[in-house]
Formats: sequence, C-alpha cells, structure tokens
Amino acid sequence: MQTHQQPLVSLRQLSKQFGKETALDAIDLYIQPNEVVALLGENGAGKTTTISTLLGQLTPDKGEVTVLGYPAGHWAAKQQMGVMLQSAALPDNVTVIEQLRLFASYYPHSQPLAYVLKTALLTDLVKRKVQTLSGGQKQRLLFAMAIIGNPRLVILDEPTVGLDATARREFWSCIRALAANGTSVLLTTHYLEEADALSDRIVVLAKGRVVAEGVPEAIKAKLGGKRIRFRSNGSVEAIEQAIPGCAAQCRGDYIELHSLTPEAHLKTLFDAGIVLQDLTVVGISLEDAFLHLTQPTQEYAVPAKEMSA
Ligand SMILES: Nc1ncnc2c1ncn2[C@@H]1O[C@H](COP(=O)(O)OP(=O)(O)OP(=O)(O)O)[C@@H](O)[C@H]1O
Repeated sequence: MQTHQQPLVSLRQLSKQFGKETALDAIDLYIQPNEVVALLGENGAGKTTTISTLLGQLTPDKGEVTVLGYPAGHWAAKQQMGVMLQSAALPDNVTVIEQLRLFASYYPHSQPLAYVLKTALLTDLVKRKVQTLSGGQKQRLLFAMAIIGNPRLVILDEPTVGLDATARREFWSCIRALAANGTSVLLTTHYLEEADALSDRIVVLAKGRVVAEGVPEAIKAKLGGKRIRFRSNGSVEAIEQAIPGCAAQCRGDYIELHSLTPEAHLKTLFDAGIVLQDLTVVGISLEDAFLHLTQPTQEYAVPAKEMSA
C-alpha cells in the first residue's frame, strides 16, 4: 500500500516507441502528495503518451509505473484519481446539476455537490443545459466531473486549450482551489505562463526526454540572464557593434537583447554614447527558458506577443 513517504506517482525509466518514433525515452517522473506538477512540452514531446501510460491505456516498452501504490490502470488507483482528457465529450441535453449528480453516483465517497460547484465556479449555472455553456464553462464542468469522486490525484491534459484570457484565469482559480484543498495535480499545458502561475514543479519534455525539472524559478535560473529592453537613437547594428557577440532584436519601437551581464552591457552602451529611453531590465520568462531548453542551439528571443493572461 501507498505510504505518505512515497510519491503518489512514480514513473521510472519509461520508454515507448511507435514504430520508428520514440515517444518516450527513459523518462523519470514523480508526483508527491499535495504537489502540483506541470508537464510542459511542444507538440509531440510525449506529454499525452506519458499520461496514457500513467492511466494504463498504453503499455510502455520499458520502465515501471506506480500510481497511488498500484500498477498503472489498477482499479484501486483509478478510484482515487480524477481525469480530464482533451478528448472528453459532454452530452448536450442535460443540465449541469444532472450531469454532476450522475457522475457523483459512480463514486462511493463523492464530494458534496456544493463544494464541487463552488470549486469549479459553477454554482450559478446549475440549471443551465450543457449545450448553452460557453467553452470555458464546459471546461469547468469537465473539471467538476474530474474532482467529484474526491480524488487524491487529478490529471488535467491541456485543460485551458482554446480558452480566452478571462476563461483561462477562471480555470486557474479552480485549479488553485483544488490544490489548496490538498489534492495533487498533474497538468499538461502549452501555456508556459500557466505552468509558472500554477505549479510547484515543472517537468519539461522534449522529444520524449526530460530536459529540465524544477520549481519555475529554478528553470529560469538554469539560464540566468536578463532581458534588456529600451528605445534608442542607436540602431540594432550599432548596439551589436558596441557589444560584440550580442544579438539584439527590434520589437516595434523597442530594442531587446538578452544578457548574462546586464550591468556591464548597459555601461558599455552608455560609454558608447547610445541613448537609452524607457529602459527595463527583467528576468527571463519561462517561455524564454523553455525555448532555450528545447532548442538549445537557437538564439532565444523574447516572444513578440506575450500571453496577455
Ligand atoms: N498511437 C500512435 N501511433 C504512432 N505515433 C504516435 C502515437 N501516439 C503518439 N505518437 C507519436 O509519439 C510522439 C509523442 O506524442 P504525444 O501525443 O505524446 O505528444 P504530446 O506532447 O502530447 O503532443 P501534443 O502537445 O501535440 O498533444 C509524437 O511524435 C507522436 O506522433
């Protein structure tokens, strides 16, 4: 049986091949009680394969999977888990409360409906037919269905995909409320800011391998450096001439560059007589770190349009 010293989920040296395609290449992943872990990766990185293996829907070629003290797919583990998959569908012609009552009946110790409705921000929507819900509200209903069985572990596969900034924020507060209640969460997302905002730990997957793991701050610190941003009378070329080896980028009215020694570089620019206006120096974003970790040979640039959420 599971003890509280053991992780809730432990994937060890997991490998999965689809023909010539290596989906997972000896990955290790664990989730501790009360922990929110974000699994980040680009398309095809292996996130869904990891989740399918954890759920017992896929058999790995190599490696060991233990979920809540049981082998993957064991009914006793499933009973203690809530899952929200990308492929989930909802019936149109039932109300929110009917759908949740039905799901509650599947579990021996379901959560009180009032708690589930409050956590999923659905209290005011109980009588609404599913077909009348917005995309964000439907996602929150799927979330409510995932948590209604009072799970110890909830798996959310890209739960905010396609949602606008407001709906995404609302969903974030649902996840935070769940985590505050002590439930462990494994979340996959393409939104790097989302992982930063929600998770205790981030695991970055690239081409089926874990390329980085740590608290969001540690992932950023792995790269170090700052983003320097300013308006200037000097051209990008003049700046690159002043700081040999730096790659400056033009972003609208602003020039941006990444620097491991921002103080020294700024002094160089001042000494070269380059005027800097509206200057900001900030730590790199998780998105910068992610791009660098997954594409280490490429110069990582600040995204032109950052997430507005
Ligand atoms: N059933 C399958 N048959 C063949 N190849 C597969 C299958 N499932 C996944 N793959 C391949 O394995 C790799 C990992 O896929 P996976 O779906 O796990 O990635 P992902 O990180 O979830 O991507 P996305 O963010 O696009 O959902 C990809 O190259 C994919 O094409």
